[in-house]
Amino acid sequence: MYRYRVLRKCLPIKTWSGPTVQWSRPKTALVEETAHSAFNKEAPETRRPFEEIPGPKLWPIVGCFPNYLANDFKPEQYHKMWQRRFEEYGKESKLVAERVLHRQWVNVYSPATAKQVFAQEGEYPKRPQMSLYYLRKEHLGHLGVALENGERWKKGRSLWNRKVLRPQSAEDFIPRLNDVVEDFVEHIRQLAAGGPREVNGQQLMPGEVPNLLTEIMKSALEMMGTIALSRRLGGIRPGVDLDLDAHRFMTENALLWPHSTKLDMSAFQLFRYFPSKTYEAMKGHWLNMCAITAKLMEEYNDSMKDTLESEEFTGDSAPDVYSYFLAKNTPAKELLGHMQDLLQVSMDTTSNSTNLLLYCIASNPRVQEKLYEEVSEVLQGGRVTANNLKDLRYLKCCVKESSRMFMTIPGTSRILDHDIALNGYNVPKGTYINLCFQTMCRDPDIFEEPHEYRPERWLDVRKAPDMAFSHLPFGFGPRSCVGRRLVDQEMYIILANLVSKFRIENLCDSEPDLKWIGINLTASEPLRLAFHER
Ligand code: HEM
Repeated sequence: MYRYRVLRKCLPIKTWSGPTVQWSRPKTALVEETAHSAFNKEAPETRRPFEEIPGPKLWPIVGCFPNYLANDFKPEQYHKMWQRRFEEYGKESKLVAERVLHRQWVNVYSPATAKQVFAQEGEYPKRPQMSLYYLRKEHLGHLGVALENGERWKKGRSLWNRKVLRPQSAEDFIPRLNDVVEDFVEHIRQLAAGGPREVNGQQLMPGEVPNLLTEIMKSALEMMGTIALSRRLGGIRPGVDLDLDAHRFMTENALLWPHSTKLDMSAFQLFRYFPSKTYEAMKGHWLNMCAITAKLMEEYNDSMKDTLESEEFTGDSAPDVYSYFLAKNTPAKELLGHMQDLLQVSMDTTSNSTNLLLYCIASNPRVQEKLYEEVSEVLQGGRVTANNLKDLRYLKCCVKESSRMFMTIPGTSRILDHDIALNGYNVPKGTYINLCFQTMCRDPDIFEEPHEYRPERWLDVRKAPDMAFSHLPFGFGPRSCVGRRLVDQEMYIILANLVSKFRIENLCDSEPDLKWIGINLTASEPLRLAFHER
């Protein structure tokens, strides 16, 4: 069992020598049925051709690239392009088609059409790759759950499902999350203390917390540290500085994403064929993150040596995700990838979603008071538990509504291995299908007064199935977000604790503008919130 000391030596391996996995979709009953009857009603010859789907003008070879140039496209504004395309071409058809060189894609803007896509994705759903794919392929062999496909994806995914997604596994982590959040509340109290003041050249209002997103990020990393490695990484514990490795991990991560965004959004994706400066820069940061993750794993191995080597140690007794994966004999480099994903993904996504959630609460005092009443009544000054979470109905609606207003991952994509009929048009196999949930979430045909933060709209979703299928912040189906239960729990516990201790005040002048960095959207300007003791 204890054989991972060599981990760091494995890292500089240059070439991927593992088997090449071809993705293939087995014919399941659902796929058979949906592909040929329920949704693909139109026989292939009666479908309208893909070229007739509305969209920007396509030029020979370069496709709609000139349109992006004319619109002064910026990679960090990609999500706004989805909205713009909808307004210009997609209001009627709910579909917009585009092409650059050999890559063609279609944007989907209706919940019914999104449902058709999911119903036909089969047992091994596939989504387009991002630039990190090439790094992982070169250095780790295994691409991790988010990027791997076929049987290898399924094997890794079932490990995550059992230790991270299963309701009981997620609930087991609640006490640890409470520990972290209580420290976080104390941390916020200290940062918010004092009247108007200047911190690092920034003029702060009473109760205002400087660099709030960074502080939330530290707490997200701290939460994942306890879940993944049973380890506190510091930074939000009174008197305990952020662990040096965790600090470096955060820094490298912040430096990596702008490069990957640039590569992922580049029209011609030349980095796939020729090394570029941007690719090399991304690689440097990513390798540093690998080295830090490997060090954290080795430290775990050293401190838990006796437990890991004992005969009694099994997956069932594993206290955290890392030891569970070890118990399941996960190969070293694959395990390294999984650990890095856990720490990196959770830090970015959870913190940005929490940041925007707090903005929604702060800017809606009526909601905040109603929430405070519910939390006080249900918790009675105690901790959040799996049991009392069931009664925090309004709190859950608040979290849901904030992800509707500000979906930090604005949609997801699929590539099907067969032609599909969407809204009467033929979409050939291999076309990238973008499911634009963020645009649907602000569509007045689906959501009444979509620009208003109204958690009540979620109190009875059975009345509005279209709403439910437009709001999929974690995607859908076997490839949906595997961390979704953990994230929800984290956000519920943070919100319940903060609202019961503080009245949160919004100091921003306007609704936040969002930009795309790496794997999610983040507020373009720091959100200014003040925390006043209740
Ligand atoms: C607010 C936070 C988060 C949001 C909004 C989010 C959203 C998403 C979305 C939209 C997808 C794609 C789903 C699809 O294609 O159907 C996804 C996939 C994934 N997420 Fe999350 N996520 C969050 C946090 C996390 C966390 C904390 C973890 C780790 C514990 C995580 C791990 C993953 C993984 C591994 C995948 C790939 C799953 C697969 O391909 O099988 N996510 N997430």
